Amino acid sequence: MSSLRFEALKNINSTPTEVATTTKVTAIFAENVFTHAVARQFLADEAFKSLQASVKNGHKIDRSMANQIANGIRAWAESKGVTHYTHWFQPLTGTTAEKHDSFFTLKSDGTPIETFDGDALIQQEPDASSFPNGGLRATFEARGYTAWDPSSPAFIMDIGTGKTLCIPTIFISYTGESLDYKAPLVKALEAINRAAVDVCNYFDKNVTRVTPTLGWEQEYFVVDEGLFNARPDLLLCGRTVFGHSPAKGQQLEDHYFGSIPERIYAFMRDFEQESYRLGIPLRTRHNEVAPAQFECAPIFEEVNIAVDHNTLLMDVMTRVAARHGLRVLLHEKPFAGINGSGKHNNWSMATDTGVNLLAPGKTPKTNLMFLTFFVNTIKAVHDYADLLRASIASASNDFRLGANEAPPAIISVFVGQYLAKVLQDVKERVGDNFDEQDESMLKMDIHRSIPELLQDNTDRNRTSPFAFTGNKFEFRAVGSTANCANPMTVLNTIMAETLKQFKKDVDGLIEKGEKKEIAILHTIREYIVASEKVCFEGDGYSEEWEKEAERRGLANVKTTPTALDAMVTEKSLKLFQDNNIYTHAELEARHEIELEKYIKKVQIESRLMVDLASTHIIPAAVRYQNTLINTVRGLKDLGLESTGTCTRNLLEKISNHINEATKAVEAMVEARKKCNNITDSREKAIAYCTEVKEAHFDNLRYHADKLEQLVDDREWSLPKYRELLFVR
Ligand SMILES: NC(=O)CC[C@H](N)C(=O)O
Repeated sequence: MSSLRFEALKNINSTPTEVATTTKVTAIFAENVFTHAVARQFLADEAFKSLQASVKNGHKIDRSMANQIANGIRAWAESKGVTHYTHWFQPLTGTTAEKHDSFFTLKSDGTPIETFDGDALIQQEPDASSFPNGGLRATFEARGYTAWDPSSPAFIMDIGTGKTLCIPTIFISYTGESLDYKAPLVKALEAINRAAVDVCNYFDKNVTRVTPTLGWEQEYFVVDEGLFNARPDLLLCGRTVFGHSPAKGQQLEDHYFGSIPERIYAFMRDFEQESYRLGIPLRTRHNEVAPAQFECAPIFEEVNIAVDHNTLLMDVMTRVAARHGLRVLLHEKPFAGINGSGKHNNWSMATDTGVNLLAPGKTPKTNLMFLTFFVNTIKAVHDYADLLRASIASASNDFRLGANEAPPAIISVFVGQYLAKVLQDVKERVGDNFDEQDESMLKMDIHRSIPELLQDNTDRNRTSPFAFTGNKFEFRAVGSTANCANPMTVLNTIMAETLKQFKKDVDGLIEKGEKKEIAILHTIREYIVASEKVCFEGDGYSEEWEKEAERRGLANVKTTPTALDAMVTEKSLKLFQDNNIYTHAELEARHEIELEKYIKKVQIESRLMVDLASTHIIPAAVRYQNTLINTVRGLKDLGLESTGTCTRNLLEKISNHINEATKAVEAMVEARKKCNNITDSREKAIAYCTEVKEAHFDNLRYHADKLEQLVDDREWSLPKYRELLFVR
């Protein structure tokens, strides 16, 4: 008898864990963050000004000030009972990394002291060789260092037993190659700032800084910890590789926006509190579509901070869940047959004059500025759709994209009916003889459409991977486990490049004697025409769209190994090099890392499937098979052979599935052996995708899941879907 599953079911404690909540969020918000106000209190004037200047301009901290700043940060941290500090960074493993050091040290004469000097604040040296580097190590110096990024404030992590001061850093090799998600992101944000300011200055000379903003939405599942631990697949892969659909799944749609189950509600309040302390401005919480699926989302922030807050939140949620005997599943598709989880990235750009560049303006002039940025975004997505696709590619997101619940792998833009009409108007009316009078009439007409658009911001298309939602674009294809930094690096870089080109094109027309606004409208028109084919207003889940997209020549790359090709095309190498984001070597290294990650993930899942099938599923089926054999024999002995037909049929079915599952296991092991002999990473990743995953995963699962339906429940050792999804 399988004990772990039944033990786990018996031990489920549905009583919510008590959470001490404060009445007002403002009372605790950012209390564990070295904010502007805290800096003012703990730093002398000179040090404070130096820190503020670095935050504002993204410059390195003045070394002479570093000691003073470090001292101030330590004094603050110690006042909160902190004894250790760490450089907190985001290597390409996909998780966050930290190595704690104590403030405590011994002077040369043995006197114990507590210290944190400027050097320790600014730079540390973790062992770069143990993090993914995609071959950069072979050609360059192996060492790497973390460098403080003052634009993201220091914070104290005090969940669990210890309290640690965390200094957000970027991670780079000694020769300057970036080894993390943050370094390129910071560069991309600088690139878009420069390009966008130049374009803004056509409309408003006062704009001196443009900061992209991000509001992410985090979807996740929650399951009981005991049940989780009894599922080796959840434990090792974050998703179930087997499991028959329960009789009730999400068909009644009774979970979405329903009342939040008490035990989960306690967990939510708890992780929200911890998030508030860390300055993560969470606003919303609700049940998502699938049973046991939920979502939370903060107020939007500057991209850099929003990215840190999202990675931090994933860590906080995981830690807090343990207090409630729960486990958070961040995987894009933990359960087959029901919805998966996304991390929709709501993106826009804000000026230092307080304008959201993707919000329709109040005057015809500001509307033209809005239209400029709006159309440039569409053009950027059109020109670099392959890179956006690559930026969200992962083994886990492959299970979600195109599964009729999340956007397909075809990248398209949804603009909504009013803006579609505006684009059509510009296209039709800006012709060769377009003069000043036409221009002012068109601007007025566009202006008149805007109030309708504002009312229309609920006109959302949830089937589009990249949808305009009234004052921002929602990049919906991003997966729930992803670090937003990668898609944000790509999006902001392609936007920077497109805006730079736009400026060149407009300036070119102005030099030829065209009036500025007419030159802008001509260029906008040209961009609308050039990128039309990427706009799609219909149902992105439908088969017709797949066909239509193919007719339009839009790519539909369904799996990661080939989606990643876009990273290293001539066009991509040039784009990232020109904008100072990645060198060729860095991009090639990243490509290699992503391929390796893919191979390893599929390999781990495949091994796990073999392990579970061989040691859990087949043995349970064989035990039950033996029981049935004895029954048939017994009936025969009693001369009741004819009444044994049904049992015999059942026996045959079970034997057949055992047989097929065993064959599938053997075939998968053989396929893996062949793949492991391939040396080229791309070829190996493709082989793992087609020869291991596509050829065997579903087939083995089919027989295993059939057995789950036939075998005596008491023999089944793995918690079933109905238990994982409904028992809490
Ligand atoms: N209601 C929703 O927005 C569902 C989104 C879906 N879970 C996704 O993966 O993107």
